[in-house]
Amino acid sequence: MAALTRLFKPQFSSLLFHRSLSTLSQTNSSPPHTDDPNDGGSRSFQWVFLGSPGVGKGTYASRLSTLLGVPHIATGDLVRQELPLSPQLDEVVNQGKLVSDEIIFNLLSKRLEAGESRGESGFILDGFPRTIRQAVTEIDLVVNLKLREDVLIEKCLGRRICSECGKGFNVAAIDAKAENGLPGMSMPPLLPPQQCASKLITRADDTEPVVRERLRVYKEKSEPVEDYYRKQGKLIEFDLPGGIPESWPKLLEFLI
Ligand SMILES: Nc1ncnc2c1ncn2[C@@H]1O[C@H](COP(=O)(O)OP(=O)(O)O)[C@@H](O)[C@H]1O
Repeated sequence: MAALTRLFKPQFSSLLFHRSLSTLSQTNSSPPHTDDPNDGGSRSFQWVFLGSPGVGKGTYASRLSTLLGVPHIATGDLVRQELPLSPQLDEVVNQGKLVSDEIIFNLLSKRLEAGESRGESGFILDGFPRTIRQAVTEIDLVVNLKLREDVLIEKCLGRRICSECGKGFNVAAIDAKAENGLPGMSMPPLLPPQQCASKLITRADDTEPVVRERLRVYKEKSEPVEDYYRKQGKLIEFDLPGGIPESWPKLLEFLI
């Protein structure tokens, strides 16, 4: 699937225009749009990674952002930075619910504006938009990552983060048998180096009941976003075949 090539066809080139999201919170309608390359906007990739909790959006979005030279912006990270400041937000997140659209618009606008002032253009968004109301920004391409649900749950429960360097690891050794038409799948753990091993923490929302609630909320609020982009012909779906060593080259081949 030549998604990168598709980006440069005329119908996509008009979308490669970077704008600030400062007006996001006011709108539920079509975003401002221009075909004029001299309007002050710079052209770059504006991609979104969608997919259920635990699918690996962050991992693949981050790798791709390095390749494409655009920032990887995860709204989950923006929200987590706020948690120590807001017990109410902490409660919402730790119940597996979504934060209000207004708060998300606000956090994302600030992040994009800060990036713009540093000369950033384009982005790979991870975890946004997650509701139809959030789907207001101009997007070139939406990559929808997919993985069977039992594996998603195991992956979430195995996630660990080094409290010092911030790197993510996974202690789950996944060996899901083929069943009910689903392919078998194995993923070795992604273990931390020695210097991180004693500093691992688990996200407070990575407990089984909360992960199940996040999956339920994803189906209710975010699957309609998949449909929204599918109807616009911007959604491409990728079934992850396994862990990172197996999936990353295949995803790249698929995209390029
Ligand atoms: N776009 C968003 N809209 C609403 N809430 C969000 C959004 N992005 C992140 N959040 C909040 O932050 C939490 C963590 O998000 P994220 O790190 O993307 O986790 P996940 O592993 O569930 O994809 C979500 O469960 C939700 O409470």
